[in-house]
Amino acid sequence: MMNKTEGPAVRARGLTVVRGKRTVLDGLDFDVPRGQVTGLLGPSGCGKSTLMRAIAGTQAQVTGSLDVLGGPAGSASLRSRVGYCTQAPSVYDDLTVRQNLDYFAAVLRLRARGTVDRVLADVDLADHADSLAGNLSGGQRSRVSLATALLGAPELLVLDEPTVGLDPVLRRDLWDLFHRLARGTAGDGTGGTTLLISSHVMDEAERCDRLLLMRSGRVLADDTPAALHDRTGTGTVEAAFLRLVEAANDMEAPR
Ligand SMILES: Nc1ncnc2c1ncn2[C@@H]1O[C@H](COP(=O)(O)OP(=O)(O)OP(=O)(O)O)[C@@H](O)[C@H]1O
Repeated sequence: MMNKTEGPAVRARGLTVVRGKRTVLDGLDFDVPRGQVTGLLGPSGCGKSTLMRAIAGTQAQVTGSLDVLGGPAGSASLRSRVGYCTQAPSVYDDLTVRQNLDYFAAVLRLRARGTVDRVLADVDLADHADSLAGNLSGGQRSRVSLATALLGAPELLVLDEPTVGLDPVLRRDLWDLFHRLARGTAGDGTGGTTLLISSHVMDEAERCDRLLLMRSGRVLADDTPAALHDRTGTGTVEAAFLRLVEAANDMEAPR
């Protein structure tokens, strides 16, 4: 029997992923605590999307252990409990925003009307409900994609770069929504959601409760923003990250 409410939302031990001939994730150990916003940051190609795919259960060649909400990643029973948004928005261009959401709600066997209205309001798209998805801006399309992930009120939301291409006001509004979801004051209001959000915009890191900083398929740091500032004697996550990279390079340099 899966433990539904205790323990971390995600627990990785020795998590390794090989893609082609490359070891893309190399023996990762970390926990993602429940009910918080955890940021996954690191340079392009460091393995963020691969890690998110592994957690969502869509990545092949995963070894080590990876538990999600108390059960092995990818188990059938997790399908409705984990919401996953990929970098490329998955929306049907020839349907309206509402029709897209009605369709995904039907797939999830949800009672559509109230749920669809709730997620439309959450992502601030109520005014565009009847627009064809194909006529939306890139930022609006990614918010439709986010809305589909919110439909089932998942306990864990895995969002791959959800704020790319958004203007500063929308980015701020989305981060406010993420924190309301974590506090349990948005969504269906039934409790705090755990969010794992990737970004390579370092100023977004300051908005997270916790950070997983990655580099070359490894976890460089797993801490709160404040603890990272303290530990590295820096005032921003960006400066902390650079300090940690320098320290890692020094350790790896041939003597
Ligand atoms: N199909 C594949 N076969 C082999 N290697 C791959 C494949 N897909 C991705 N990779 C490699 O895996 C590594 C991690 O890719 P991943 O997409 O997880 O990085 P990322 O941190 O999400 O990057 P970005 O921020 O640019 O999206 C990269 O070095 C990439 O070249």
